[in-house]
Amino acid sequence: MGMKTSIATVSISGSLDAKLLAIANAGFTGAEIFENDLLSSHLSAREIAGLMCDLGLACTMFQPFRDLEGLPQDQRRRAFDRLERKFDVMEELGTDLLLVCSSCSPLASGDRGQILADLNEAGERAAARGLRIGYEALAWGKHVNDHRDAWALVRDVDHPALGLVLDSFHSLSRQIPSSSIGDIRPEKLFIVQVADAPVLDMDLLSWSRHFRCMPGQGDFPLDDWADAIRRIGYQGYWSLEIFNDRFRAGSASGVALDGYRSLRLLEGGIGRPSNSSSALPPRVGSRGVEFIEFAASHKEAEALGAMLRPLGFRPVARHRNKDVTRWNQGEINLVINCEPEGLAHSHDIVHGASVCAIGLAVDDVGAALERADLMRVRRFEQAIAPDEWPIPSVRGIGGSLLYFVDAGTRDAMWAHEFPHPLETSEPDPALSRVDHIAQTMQFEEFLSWLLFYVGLLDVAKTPQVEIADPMGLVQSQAVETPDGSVRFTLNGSLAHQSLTSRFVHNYFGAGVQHIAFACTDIFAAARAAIDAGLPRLSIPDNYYDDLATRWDLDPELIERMSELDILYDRDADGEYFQFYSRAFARRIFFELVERRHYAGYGAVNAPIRLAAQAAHKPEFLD
Ligand SMILES: O=C(O)c1ccc(O)c(O)c1
Ligand SMILES: [Mg+2]
Repeated sequence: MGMKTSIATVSISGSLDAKLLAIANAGFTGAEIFENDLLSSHLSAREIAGLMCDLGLACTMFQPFRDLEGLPQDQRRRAFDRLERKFDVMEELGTDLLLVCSSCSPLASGDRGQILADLNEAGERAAARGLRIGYEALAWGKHVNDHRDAWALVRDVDHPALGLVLDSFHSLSRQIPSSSIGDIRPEKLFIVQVADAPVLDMDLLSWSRHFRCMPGQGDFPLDDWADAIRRIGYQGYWSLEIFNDRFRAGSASGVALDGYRSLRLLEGGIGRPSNSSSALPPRVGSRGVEFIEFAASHKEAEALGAMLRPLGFRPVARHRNKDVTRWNQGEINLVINCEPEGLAHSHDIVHGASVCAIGLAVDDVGAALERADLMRVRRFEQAIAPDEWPIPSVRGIGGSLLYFVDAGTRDAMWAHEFPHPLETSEPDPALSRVDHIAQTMQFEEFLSWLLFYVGLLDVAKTPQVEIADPMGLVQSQAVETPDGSVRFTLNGSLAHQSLTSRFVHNYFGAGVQHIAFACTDIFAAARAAIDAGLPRLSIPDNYYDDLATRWDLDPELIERMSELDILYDRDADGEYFQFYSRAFARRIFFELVERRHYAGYGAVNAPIRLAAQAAHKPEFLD
């Protein structure tokens, strides 16, 4: 495989031996040993080297060494003594590369002559022991804080044992143009460290120490940065270095797997269908949501049906062998699975009636599975009868499944799998398609599922928003295909009493909290649903009074929205109308949306909706 992968032990939680095991299991071939992990380990450096050897991991670097260059005489002598002691450790660890960060010492001089002399001295000493030094410009370094300056120093020292370390965080947090990487000679680029980060307006040190994340999870232009590095002919390790409190609180194996996925994503291009220079299977292009499958007992299925009917759905057919019913309207297929065995049943037992699977229509099922394998997304296989249509699937959020349905043969699939007709669907459906699926999860897993989607599917993420719930804050972000045919919104909250957290708690895990259906006349659709007995979410009059002050809207339109409890938003391009049902089984609810060239999800209305749901709390959730 192309890119050589490594990760710094600081990125992972747990003890050093547990970290290394997780790193090796995730598929990395190298790891940087972070000094603090060594200091806090009961293993000697030699034992660590032995463990890494057993695990098939190369020790790619030992780091960091701080405050070497530019010091006054006394401190300088001590710094070089310390350097020799660290060389001893490196020999035992079995690595020849030491990362030296640019100095942050208040005593450090910016005198270029002295810095050159000190770096040369470090190169000499390293060479004498058969070792190498990689010099990294910390974004907050006292005098050297730009990789262009660090490179100029390394170039001018011109010592074979002294090279450069590039770290995407330090360069991209300062918006240093990646074109400047073109000046670096590849044999002097000793290692490349990779991190993404959300764009935040804060001091560089705190940003770096707490908010780094995996490539694909943040906002940095990493594709251009990585391209510039590839273009100079760099052949060495790409090593993740992710300082993040959330990851350190997470599971070692989960974070390591995410790290591996993120490097494979970077290798093929984060924001591109596929990197022309890589032969990796590209991210899966999907055409739309082909079906949403609910697991339910018969009693729950009846209650669910009682909610789907007013929305205009009809049970159109039964499965050829199984206790499974297909409900339909427009392009929307909802499958209700009441089988007494299998994954759907287990799902129902754990979570209660809920979404256990989502089927995506894709052009090439085989390529989709190859991409899943590349991302180490687990396939799911369940025995099917010989006469059943095989639909491959992988594991998604909260143990649910993501099916890949061949877009070319989907009509044949439905006809084959559901040959027993029930009712006919409405000739003039009010709802046309699935607009988005909202999934709720623990805050700690949010970034992981974000990476799951952007790594597996050809989707882009929208900017992250924070939404005020009456009982806390909710973090929300969407991933969507370029044509908007598939949209997932992800929600996570740290506040224990927020509806989001209560959902995760009551549901025993992450899952689908609401489904939004698109329609072209929301007033007619909402009216029909209400008339047919759909319990709706009631929106306060104050909301509509405020609407009148915010936008230049026809009072008669506001009156109609108020009457039907329809919410409104507007962006630069268009308008958005939303209507909510009450929750089914105190768990999942439905939304109708009408988009008029509007791109978002009505984030301004989310606090109103959440407050309205919280008002129903005794019924909505325990
Ligand atoms: O935050 C730091 O101190 C630190 C240390 C070592 C690194 O490689 C780095 O990028 C940052
Ligand atoms: Mg670094």
